[in-house]
Amino acid sequence: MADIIVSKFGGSSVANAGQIQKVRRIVEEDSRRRIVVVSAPGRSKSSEQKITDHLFNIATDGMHFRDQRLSIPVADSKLAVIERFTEILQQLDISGEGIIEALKQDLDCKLRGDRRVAFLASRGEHYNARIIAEYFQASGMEAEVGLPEDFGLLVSEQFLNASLLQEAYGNMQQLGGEKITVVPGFYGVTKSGEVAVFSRGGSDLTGGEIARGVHAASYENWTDVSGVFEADPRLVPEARAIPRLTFKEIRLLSSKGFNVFHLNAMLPCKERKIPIHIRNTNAPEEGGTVILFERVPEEGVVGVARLDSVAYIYLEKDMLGEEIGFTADLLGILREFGIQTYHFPTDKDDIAVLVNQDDLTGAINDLRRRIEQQLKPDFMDVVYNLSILTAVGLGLQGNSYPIVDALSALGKAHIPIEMIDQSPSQICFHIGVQQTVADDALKILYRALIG
Ligand SMILES: Nc1ncnc2c1ncn2[C@@H]1O[C@H](COP(=O)(O)OP(=O)(O)O)[C@@H](O)[C@H]1O
Ligand SMILES: N[C@@H](CC(=O)OP(=O)(O)O)C(=O)O
Repeated sequence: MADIIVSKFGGSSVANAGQIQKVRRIVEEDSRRRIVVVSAPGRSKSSEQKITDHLFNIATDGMHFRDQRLSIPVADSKLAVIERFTEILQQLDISGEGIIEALKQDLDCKLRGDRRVAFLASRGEHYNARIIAEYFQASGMEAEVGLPEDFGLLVSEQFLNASLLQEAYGNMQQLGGEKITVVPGFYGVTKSGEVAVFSRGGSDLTGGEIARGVHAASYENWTDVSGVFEADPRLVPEARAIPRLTFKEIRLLSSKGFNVFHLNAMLPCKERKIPIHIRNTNAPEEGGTVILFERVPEEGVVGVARLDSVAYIYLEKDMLGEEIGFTADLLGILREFGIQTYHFPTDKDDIAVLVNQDDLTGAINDLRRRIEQQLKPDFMDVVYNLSILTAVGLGLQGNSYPIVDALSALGKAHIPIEMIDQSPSQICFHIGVQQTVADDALKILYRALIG
Protein backbone atom coordinates (compact mmCIF):
# COMPACT_ATOMS: atom_id res chain seq x y z
CA MET A 1 0.00 0.00 0.00
CA ALA A 2 2.74 2.36 -1.02
CA ASP A 3 0.35 5.25 -1.53
CA ILE A 4 -0.95 5.36 2.04
CA ILE A 5 0.14 7.95 4.55
CA VAL A 6 -0.51 7.13 8.21
CA SER A 7 -1.19 10.43 10.03
CA LYS A 8 -1.04 10.50 13.83
CA PHE A 9 -2.43 13.54 15.60
CA GLY A 10 -1.21 14.08 19.17
CA GLY A 11 -3.23 15.22 22.19
CA SER A 12 -2.58 18.91 21.53
CA SER A 13 -3.88 18.52 17.94
CA VAL A 14 -7.18 17.01 19.08
CA ALA A 15 -7.68 18.85 22.38
CA ASN A 16 -10.86 20.69 21.34
CA ALA A 17 -13.29 21.23 18.48
CA GLY A 18 -11.19 24.00 16.89
CA GLN A 19 -8.16 21.71 16.73
CA ILE A 20 -10.21 18.80 15.36
CA GLN A 21 -11.43 21.09 12.56
CA LYS A 22 -7.78 21.77 11.67
CA VAL A 23 -7.17 18.02 11.60
CA ARG A 24 -10.05 17.57 9.18
CA ARG A 25 -8.61 20.20 6.81
CA ILE A 26 -5.20 18.53 6.88
CA VAL A 27 -6.62 15.07 6.21
CA GLU A 28 -8.76 16.36 3.37
CA GLU A 29 -5.81 18.03 1.67
CA ASP A 30 -4.06 14.80 0.63
CA SER A 31 -6.06 11.78 -0.51
CA ARG A 32 -3.24 9.46 0.64
CA ARG A 33 -4.01 10.29 4.29
CA ARG A 34 -6.34 7.32 4.76
CA ILE A 35 -5.33 6.09 8.20
CA VAL A 36 -5.67 8.70 10.92
CA VAL A 37 -4.47 7.78 14.43
CA VAL A 38 -5.69 10.04 17.21
CA SER A 39 -4.71 10.63 20.82
CA ALA A 40 -6.97 11.58 23.71
CA PRO A 41 -7.65 15.32 24.08
CA GLY A 42 -4.55 16.97 25.55
CA ARG A 43 -4.32 20.37 27.21
CA SER A 44 -5.89 23.17 25.25
CA LYS A 45 -4.89 25.70 27.90
CA SER A 46 -2.32 25.51 30.65
CA SER A 47 -4.96 25.44 33.40
CA GLU A 48 -6.29 22.13 32.01
CA GLN A 49 -4.98 18.61 32.50
CA LYS A 50 -4.69 16.02 29.74
CA ILE A 51 -7.75 13.75 29.59
CA THR A 52 -5.43 10.73 29.95
CA ASP A 53 -4.13 12.16 33.25
CA HIS A 54 -7.68 12.59 34.55
CA LEU A 55 -8.38 8.98 33.55
CA PHE A 56 -5.30 7.74 35.40
CA ASN A 57 -6.47 9.80 38.38
CA ILE A 58 -9.87 8.07 38.32
CA ALA A 59 -8.18 4.68 38.03
CA THR A 60 -5.82 5.35 40.95
CA ASP A 61 -8.51 6.72 43.29
CA GLY A 62 -7.22 10.27 43.11
CA MET A 63 -3.48 9.58 43.55
CA HIS A 64 -2.25 10.37 40.06
CA PHE A 65 -1.42 14.07 40.44
CA ARG A 66 0.51 13.63 43.69
CA ASP A 67 3.90 14.00 41.91
CA GLN A 68 2.81 17.49 40.84
CA ARG A 69 1.74 18.13 44.46
CA LEU A 70 -1.87 18.34 43.32
CA SER A 71 -4.86 16.55 44.72
CA ILE A 72 -7.78 16.31 42.31
CA PRO A 73 -10.77 14.34 43.65
CA VAL A 74 -11.97 11.45 41.46
CA ALA A 75 -15.38 13.09 41.07
CA ASP A 76 -13.72 16.23 39.63
CA SER A 77 -11.70 14.15 37.16
CA LYS A 78 -14.86 12.31 36.04
CA LEU A 79 -16.62 15.61 35.53
CA ALA A 80 -13.65 17.05 33.61
CA VAL A 81 -13.62 14.05 31.21
CA ILE A 82 -17.39 14.10 30.64
CA GLU A 83 -17.51 17.87 30.22
CA ARG A 84 -14.62 17.95 27.75
CA PHE A 85 -16.19 15.32 25.47
CA THR A 86 -19.64 16.93 25.78
CA GLU A 87 -18.17 20.29 24.78
CA ILE A 88 -16.31 18.78 21.82
CA LEU A 89 -19.52 17.11 20.58
CA GLN A 90 -21.52 20.32 20.96
CA GLN A 91 -18.94 22.51 19.27
CA LEU A 92 -18.53 20.08 16.37
CA ASP A 93 -22.32 20.11 16.12
CA ILE A 94 -22.73 16.32 15.98
CA SER A 95 -25.13 14.21 18.01
CA GLY A 96 -22.61 11.58 19.09
CA GLU A 97 -25.51 9.34 19.92
CA GLY A 98 -24.96 7.19 22.98
CA ILE A 99 -21.35 8.33 23.34
CA ILE A 100 -21.62 10.23 26.61
CA GLU A 101 -23.81 7.49 28.18
CA ALA A 102 -21.31 4.82 27.15
CA LEU A 103 -18.44 6.94 28.49
CA LYS A 104 -20.18 7.36 31.85
CA GLN A 105 -20.69 3.60 32.09
CA ASP A 106 -17.04 2.96 31.25
CA LEU A 107 -15.89 5.40 33.94
CA ASP A 108 -17.77 3.28 36.49
CA CYS A 109 -16.18 0.03 35.31
CA LYS A 110 -15.77 -2.74 37.87
CA LEU A 111 -12.42 -4.07 36.69
CA ARG A 112 -9.59 -4.25 39.23
CA GLY A 113 -5.81 -3.76 39.35
CA ASP A 114 -3.78 -3.04 36.20
CA ARG A 115 -6.67 -4.16 33.97
CA ARG A 116 -8.79 -1.37 35.45
CA VAL A 117 -6.06 1.26 35.04
CA ALA A 118 -5.42 0.22 31.43
CA PHE A 119 -9.10 0.15 30.48
CA LEU A 120 -9.81 3.57 31.99
CA ALA A 121 -6.62 5.12 30.56
CA SER A 122 -7.61 3.98 27.07
CA ARG A 123 -11.00 5.71 27.11
CA GLY A 124 -9.66 9.10 26.04
CA GLU A 125 -8.39 7.73 22.73
CA HIS A 126 -11.39 5.39 22.32
CA TYR A 127 -14.06 8.10 22.58
CA ASN A 128 -12.06 10.74 20.75
CA ALA A 129 -11.64 8.42 17.73
CA ARG A 130 -15.37 7.65 17.69
CA ILE A 131 -16.23 11.34 17.86
CA ILE A 132 -13.70 12.37 15.20
CA ALA A 133 -14.89 9.62 12.81
CA GLU A 134 -18.49 10.77 13.25
CA TYR A 135 -17.47 14.38 12.65
CA PHE A 136 -15.60 13.43 9.47
CA GLN A 137 -18.72 11.59 8.22
CA ALA A 138 -21.06 14.44 9.18
CA SER A 139 -18.90 16.87 7.25
CA GLY A 140 -19.07 14.81 4.08
CA MET A 141 -15.96 12.65 4.26
CA GLU A 142 -15.99 8.92 3.58
CA ALA A 143 -14.77 7.85 6.99
CA GLU A 144 -15.19 5.17 9.64
CA VAL A 145 -13.73 4.34 13.02
CA GLY A 146 -11.27 1.41 13.28
CA LEU A 147 -11.14 0.18 16.86
CA PRO A 148 -8.24 -2.03 18.02
CA GLU A 149 -10.79 -4.49 19.46
CA ASP A 150 -12.50 -4.76 16.04
CA PHE A 151 -9.56 -5.12 13.65
CA GLY A 152 -7.30 -6.98 16.09
CA LEU A 153 -4.50 -4.68 17.24
CA LEU A 154 -3.23 -7.51 19.43
CA VAL A 155 -0.84 -6.78 22.28
CA SER A 156 0.88 -8.59 25.14
CA GLU A 157 -0.68 -8.92 28.61
CA GLN A 158 1.55 -6.30 30.23
CA PHE A 159 -1.51 -4.17 30.80
CA LEU A 160 0.32 -0.89 31.45
CA ASN A 161 3.31 -1.38 29.17
CA ALA A 162 2.04 -3.58 26.38
CA SER A 163 3.91 -4.47 23.21
CA LEU A 164 2.50 -5.43 19.85
CA LEU A 165 2.08 -9.11 18.93
CA GLN A 166 3.30 -10.21 15.51
CA GLU A 167 -0.21 -11.33 14.44
CA ALA A 168 -1.40 -7.73 14.68
CA TYR A 169 0.52 -6.81 11.51
CA GLY A 170 -1.58 -9.25 9.46
CA ASN A 171 -4.79 -7.91 11.00
CA MET A 172 -3.84 -4.37 9.97
CA GLN A 173 -4.09 -5.33 6.30
CA GLN A 174 -7.85 -4.64 6.49
CA LEU A 175 -7.10 -0.95 7.18
CA GLY A 176 -6.42 1.57 4.45
CA GLY A 177 -9.27 0.89 2.03
CA GLU A 178 -10.99 3.66 0.14
CA LYS A 179 -12.49 5.13 3.31
CA ILE A 180 -10.52 7.12 5.85
CA THR A 181 -10.14 5.01 8.99
CA VAL A 182 -9.84 6.83 12.33
CA VAL A 183 -7.94 4.64 14.80
CA PRO A 184 -7.56 5.42 18.51
CA GLY A 185 -3.91 5.34 19.56
CA PHE A 186 -2.32 4.16 22.82
CA TYR A 187 -4.17 0.85 23.34
CA GLY A 188 -4.64 -2.61 21.96
CA VAL A 189 -6.37 -5.79 23.05
CA THR A 190 -4.92 -9.00 24.40
CA LYS A 191 -5.77 -12.34 22.79
CA SER A 192 -8.54 -12.71 25.35
CA GLY A 193 -9.99 -9.33 24.36
CA GLU A 194 -8.89 -7.25 27.34
CA VAL A 195 -7.62 -3.70 26.91
CA ALA A 196 -3.91 -3.02 27.51
CA VAL A 197 -2.12 0.29 26.98
CA PHE A 198 1.36 1.11 25.71
CA SER A 199 3.63 3.29 27.84
CA ARG A 200 2.81 7.02 28.11
CA GLY A 201 2.91 8.84 24.79
CA GLY A 202 2.06 5.50 23.17
CA SER A 203 -0.19 6.81 20.40
CA ASP A 204 3.07 7.51 18.55
CA LEU A 205 3.70 3.75 18.78
CA THR A 206 0.26 2.89 17.39
CA GLY A 207 0.99 5.12 14.40
CA GLY A 208 4.47 3.66 13.83
CA GLU A 209 3.26 0.05 14.09
CA ILE A 210 0.34 0.64 11.72
CA ALA A 211 2.63 2.39 9.23
CA ARG A 212 4.80 -0.74 9.27
CA GLY A 213 1.79 -3.09 9.12
CA VAL A 214 0.26 -1.45 6.03
CA HIS A 215 3.67 -0.68 4.41
CA ALA A 216 2.83 3.01 4.37
CA ALA A 217 4.67 5.45 2.12
CA SER A 218 5.24 7.67 5.13
CA TYR A 219 4.27 8.17 8.76
CA GLU A 220 3.23 11.70 9.65
CA ASN A 221 3.29 12.71 13.30
CA TRP A 222 1.34 15.92 13.80
CA THR A 223 1.97 17.89 17.00
CA ASP A 224 2.07 21.46 18.34
CA VAL A 225 5.62 22.35 17.25
CA SER A 226 7.10 22.56 13.76
CA GLY A 227 9.29 19.47 14.07
CA VAL A 228 12.06 18.25 16.32
CA PHE A 229 13.97 21.26 17.61
CA GLU A 230 17.72 21.43 18.28
CA ALA A 231 16.87 21.66 21.99
CA ASP A 232 13.60 21.62 23.92
CA PRO A 233 12.04 24.93 22.75
CA ARG A 234 10.62 25.57 26.23
CA LEU A 235 14.17 25.64 27.61
CA VAL A 236 16.09 27.17 24.69
CA PRO A 237 13.76 29.59 22.89
CA GLU A 238 16.24 30.32 20.09
CA ALA A 239 16.41 26.62 19.06
CA ARG A 240 15.26 25.88 15.50
CA ALA A 241 13.54 22.90 13.89
CA ILE A 242 15.99 20.30 12.53
CA PRO A 243 15.07 19.62 8.87
CA ARG A 244 16.47 16.07 8.65
CA LEU A 245 17.43 13.47 11.23
CA THR A 246 18.28 9.79 11.03
CA PHE A 247 16.44 7.05 12.94
CA LYS A 248 19.52 6.58 15.09
CA GLU A 249 19.75 10.26 16.00
CA ILE A 250 16.09 10.64 16.96
CA ARG A 251 16.28 7.52 19.13
CA LEU A 252 19.26 8.90 21.06
CA LEU A 253 17.58 12.28 21.47
CA SER A 254 14.16 10.92 22.49
CA SER A 255 15.73 8.59 25.05
CA LYS A 256 17.28 11.64 26.71
CA GLY A 257 14.33 13.99 27.01
CA PHE A 258 13.18 15.02 23.50
CA ASN A 259 9.68 13.87 24.35
CA VAL A 260 8.17 15.25 21.15
CA PHE A 261 8.33 11.67 19.77
CA HIS A 262 8.07 8.36 21.68
CA LEU A 263 11.44 6.69 21.99
CA ASN A 264 10.34 3.38 20.46
CA ALA A 265 7.93 4.69 17.82
CA MET A 266 10.62 4.87 15.16
CA LEU A 267 11.64 1.21 15.44
CA PRO A 268 8.90 -0.33 13.24
CA CYS A 269 9.42 2.40 10.62
CA LYS A 270 13.18 1.89 10.64
CA GLU A 271 12.64 -1.80 9.88
CA ARG A 272 10.79 -0.92 6.68
CA LYS A 273 12.66 2.32 5.96
CA ILE A 274 9.40 4.29 6.16
CA PRO A 275 10.20 8.00 6.55
CA ILE A 276 8.65 9.78 9.53
CA HIS A 277 7.56 13.38 9.15
CA ILE A 278 7.01 15.45 12.32
CA ARG A 279 4.72 18.39 11.53
CA ASN A 280 2.76 21.17 13.17
CA THR A 281 -1.06 20.99 13.09
CA ASN A 282 -1.14 24.72 13.82
CA ALA A 283 1.29 25.57 10.98
CA PRO A 284 0.99 22.85 8.30
CA GLU A 285 2.78 25.08 5.78
CA GLU A 286 6.05 24.73 7.73
CA GLY A 287 8.51 22.05 6.72
CA GLY A 288 8.83 20.11 9.97
CA THR A 289 11.40 17.37 10.49
CA VAL A 290 11.87 14.33 8.27
CA ILE A 291 13.39 11.23 9.88
CA LEU A 292 15.21 9.05 7.40
CA PHE A 293 17.49 6.05 7.25
CA GLU A 294 20.55 8.09 6.31
CA ARG A 295 21.65 11.64 5.66
CA VAL A 296 24.87 13.49 4.91
CA PRO A 297 25.83 15.45 8.03
CA GLU A 298 26.82 19.05 7.44
CA GLU A 299 27.37 19.78 11.10
CA GLY A 300 28.90 18.17 14.20
CA VAL A 301 26.07 18.28 16.71
CA VAL A 302 22.46 18.36 15.53
CA GLY A 303 20.65 18.49 18.90
CA VAL A 304 21.24 18.71 22.64
CA ALA A 305 18.81 16.85 24.91
CA ARG A 306 18.37 17.10 28.66
CA LEU A 307 17.16 14.43 31.03
CA ASP A 308 16.37 15.32 34.67
CA SER A 309 15.76 13.26 37.81
CA VAL A 310 18.83 11.13 37.46
CA ALA A 311 20.56 9.55 40.49
CA TYR A 312 24.13 8.30 40.68
CA ILE A 313 24.74 5.08 42.62
CA TYR A 314 28.44 4.91 43.45
CA LEU A 315 30.27 1.78 44.73
CA GLU A 316 33.90 1.45 45.75
CA LYS A 317 35.58 -1.90 46.38
CA ASP A 318 39.21 -2.94 46.10
CA MET A 319 39.80 -5.19 43.07
CA LEU A 320 36.22 -4.64 41.85
CA GLY A 321 37.53 -4.28 38.31
CA GLU A 322 39.14 -7.74 38.53
CA GLU A 323 36.04 -9.51 39.87
CA ILE A 324 34.44 -11.09 36.83
CA GLY A 325 30.69 -10.60 36.86
CA PHE A 326 30.59 -7.74 39.40
CA THR A 327 29.00 -5.29 36.93
CA ALA A 328 26.56 -7.95 35.73
CA ASP A 329 25.54 -8.73 39.34
CA LEU A 330 24.99 -5.06 40.12
CA LEU A 331 22.91 -4.52 36.98
CA GLY A 332 21.02 -7.74 37.76
CA ILE A 333 20.02 -6.37 41.18
CA LEU A 334 18.85 -3.12 39.59
CA ARG A 335 16.84 -5.09 37.06
CA GLU A 336 15.21 -7.12 39.82
CA PHE A 337 14.14 -3.86 41.49
CA GLY A 338 12.76 -2.55 38.16
CA ILE A 339 15.19 0.39 38.09
CA GLN A 340 15.94 1.97 34.74
CA THR A 341 19.68 2.43 34.13
CA TYR A 342 21.28 4.94 31.77
CA HIS A 343 25.09 4.74 32.04
CA PHE A 344 27.59 2.77 34.08
CA PRO A 345 31.12 4.18 34.02
CA THR A 346 33.57 1.70 35.58
CA ASP A 347 37.18 1.72 36.74
CA LYS A 348 39.62 -0.51 38.58
CA ASP A 349 38.16 -0.17 42.06
CA ASP A 350 34.88 1.65 41.56
CA ILE A 351 31.73 1.80 39.49
CA ALA A 352 28.80 4.20 39.19
CA VAL A 353 25.40 3.55 37.70
CA LEU A 354 23.21 6.44 36.60
CA VAL A 355 19.57 5.56 37.13
CA ASN A 356 16.09 7.04 36.97
CA GLN A 357 15.71 8.43 40.47
CA ASP A 358 11.92 8.15 40.41
CA ASP A 359 12.41 4.36 40.37
CA LEU A 360 14.27 4.59 43.70
CA THR A 361 11.26 6.02 45.55
CA GLY A 362 10.25 3.56 48.25
CA ALA A 363 12.94 1.07 47.13
CA ILE A 364 16.23 2.69 48.10
CA ASN A 365 16.63 1.15 51.57
CA ASP A 366 15.93 -2.38 50.36
CA LEU A 367 18.17 -1.78 47.36
CA ARG A 368 21.10 -0.59 49.52
CA ARG A 369 20.70 -3.58 51.84
CA ARG A 370 20.60 -5.97 48.91
CA ILE A 371 23.74 -4.46 47.30
CA GLU A 372 25.58 -4.52 50.65
CA GLN A 373 24.70 -8.17 51.30
CA GLN A 374 25.44 -9.48 47.83
CA LEU A 375 28.32 -7.31 46.58
CA LYS A 376 29.90 -6.18 49.88
CA PRO A 377 31.22 -2.81 48.67
CA ASP A 378 33.76 -0.92 50.85
CA PHE A 379 31.77 2.25 50.29
CA MET A 380 28.44 3.15 48.70
CA ASP A 381 26.85 6.52 48.06
CA VAL A 382 23.75 7.72 46.23
CA VAL A 383 23.73 11.22 44.74
CA TYR A 384 20.35 12.61 43.66
CA ASN A 385 19.10 15.35 41.34
CA LEU A 386 21.48 15.14 38.44
CA SER A 387 20.70 15.98 34.82
CA ILE A 388 22.27 14.35 31.80
CA LEU A 389 22.92 16.62 28.82
CA THR A 390 23.32 14.66 25.60
CA ALA A 391 24.75 16.06 22.37
CA VAL A 392 23.90 14.01 19.26
CA GLY A 393 24.99 14.19 15.63
CA LEU A 394 26.26 11.81 12.95
CA GLY A 395 28.95 14.41 12.28
CA LEU A 396 30.54 13.62 15.66
CA GLN A 397 31.93 10.37 14.28
CA GLY A 398 35.66 10.87 13.91
CA ASN A 399 35.38 14.48 15.09
CA SER A 400 36.01 14.88 18.81
CA TYR A 401 36.41 18.68 18.75
CA PRO A 402 32.81 19.37 19.82
CA ILE A 403 33.57 17.47 23.06
CA VAL A 404 36.47 19.83 23.69
CA ASP A 405 34.26 22.84 22.87
CA ALA A 406 31.54 21.58 25.22
CA LEU A 407 33.87 21.03 28.17
CA SER A 408 35.67 24.30 27.66
CA ALA A 409 32.38 26.29 27.46
CA LEU A 410 31.11 24.68 30.67
CA GLY A 411 34.49 25.27 32.34
CA LYS A 412 34.47 28.96 31.39
CA ALA A 413 31.05 29.29 33.03
CA HIS A 414 32.28 27.44 36.15
CA ILE A 415 29.72 24.67 35.75
CA PRO A 416 30.99 21.59 37.59
CA ILE A 417 30.82 18.33 35.63
CA GLU A 418 29.70 15.18 37.47
CA MET A 419 30.09 12.64 34.66
CA ILE A 420 31.31 12.35 31.06
CA ASP A 421 30.53 9.45 28.74
CA GLN A 422 31.13 9.14 25.01
CA SER A 423 28.81 6.65 23.34
CA PRO A 424 30.51 3.68 21.64
CA SER A 425 28.97 4.71 18.31
CA GLN A 426 30.77 8.07 18.75
CA ILE A 427 27.70 9.89 17.46
CA CYS A 428 26.85 11.26 20.86
CA PHE A 429 28.31 12.18 24.23
CA HIS A 430 26.78 12.73 27.64
CA ILE A 431 27.64 15.20 30.38
CA GLY A 432 26.16 14.88 33.88
CA VAL A 433 25.64 18.06 35.92
CA GLN A 434 23.69 19.02 39.03
CA GLN A 435 20.07 19.67 38.13
CA THR A 436 20.29 23.14 39.71
CA VAL A 437 22.70 24.29 36.96
CA ALA A 438 21.15 22.28 34.12
CA ASP A 439 19.19 25.20 32.63
CA ASP A 440 22.37 27.23 32.25
CA ALA A 441 24.42 24.24 31.15
CA LEU A 442 21.95 23.37 28.38
CA LYS A 443 21.95 26.93 27.02
CA ILE A 444 25.76 27.07 27.16
CA LEU A 445 26.10 23.76 25.31
CA TYR A 446 23.51 24.81 22.74
CA ARG A 447 25.39 28.04 22.00
CA ALA A 448 28.80 26.36 21.97
CA LEU A 449 27.80 23.45 19.75
CA ILE A 450 24.91 24.61 17.54
CA GLY A 451 23.61 28.17 17.96
N1 LIG B 1 13.55 18.96 21.05
C1 LIG B 1 12.24 19.17 21.00
N2 LIG B 1 11.65 19.58 19.86
C2 LIG B 1 10.34 19.82 19.82
N3 LIG B 1 9.51 19.70 20.88
C3 LIG B 1 10.05 19.27 22.04
C4 LIG B 1 11.42 18.98 22.16
N4 LIG B 1 11.67 18.58 23.43
C5 LIG B 1 10.50 18.61 24.06
N5 LIG B 1 9.51 19.03 23.24
C6 LIG B 1 8.11 19.23 23.64
O1 LIG B 1 7.31 18.22 23.06
C7 LIG B 1 6.00 18.77 22.87
C8 LIG B 1 5.23 17.91 21.87
O2 LIG B 1 5.07 16.61 22.38
P1 LIG B 1 3.69 16.15 23.03
O3 LIG B 1 3.30 17.12 24.10
O4 LIG B 1 3.76 14.71 23.36
O5 LIG B 1 2.75 16.41 21.78
P2 LIG B 1 1.44 15.72 21.30
O6 LIG B 1 0.37 16.15 22.24
O7 LIG B 1 1.26 16.30 19.93
O8 LIG B 1 1.68 14.23 21.26
C9 LIG B 1 6.27 20.17 22.39
O9 LIG B 1 5.18 21.03 22.68
C10 LIG B 1 7.53 20.56 23.16
O10 LIG B 1 7.20 21.34 24.27
N1 LIG C 1 -2.90 9.96 25.61
C1 LIG C 1 -1.77 9.09 25.91
C2 LIG C 1 -1.06 8.64 24.66
C3 LIG C 1 -0.41 9.68 23.81
O1 LIG C 1 0.37 9.37 22.93
O2 LIG C 1 -0.73 10.97 24.03
P1 LIG C 1 -0.03 12.27 23.29
O3 LIG C 1 -0.17 12.09 21.80
O4 LIG C 1 -0.82 13.44 23.81
O5 LIG C 1 1.44 12.33 23.70
C4 LIG C 1 -0.83 9.78 26.90
O6 LIG C 1 -1.12 10.90 27.32
O7 LIG C 1 0.15 9.19 27.29
